Amino acid sequence: MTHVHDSDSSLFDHVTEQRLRRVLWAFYARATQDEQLGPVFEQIGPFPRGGWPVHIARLEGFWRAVTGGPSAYRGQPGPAHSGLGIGPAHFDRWLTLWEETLREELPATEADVLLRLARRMRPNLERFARASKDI
Ligand code: HEM
Repeated sequence: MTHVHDSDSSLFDHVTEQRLRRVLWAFYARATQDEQLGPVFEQIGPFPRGGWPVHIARLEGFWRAVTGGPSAYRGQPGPAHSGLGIGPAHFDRWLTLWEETLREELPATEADVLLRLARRMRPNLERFARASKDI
């Protein structure tokens, strides 16, 4: 997993576990209510119940790893996006909601870095999204 800081303090230290968690719950509250993105997340169950606590915990592990925090995340984000029937418009919307949430929940510097990280992941995830489920 790529880390963004080489210094003693990681981005995770700045964001903090508590705020990262708040960002994730706030983001998926929006995403699941969104006209365009909501239907794609229905497989996880009714937010914030169903599979959501487990899914958010996985995502927290992912973002902890990406921001240089302690993490046991061993998932594969790419394949998770194959076969969902999503395309560029979904990614545009996802990133818009991500930015809105980050701006509300975090100081500008941390919000900027988390936005930049997600934007950088997009091309790879979008490539998987174009592939069918069994590739
Ligand atoms: C740059 C943008 C995105 C990032 C950084 C991102 C990140 C992630 C991560 C880390 C996971 C967990 C993978 C795992 O289980 O280990 C995931 C799963 C998932 N993402 Fe995304 N995602 C993005 C865009 C999208 C978009 C546009 C959609 C469409 C609504 C979407 C829908 C989903 C769904 C439905 C899952 C669960 C898949 C499953 O468990 O079967 N994601 N995403």
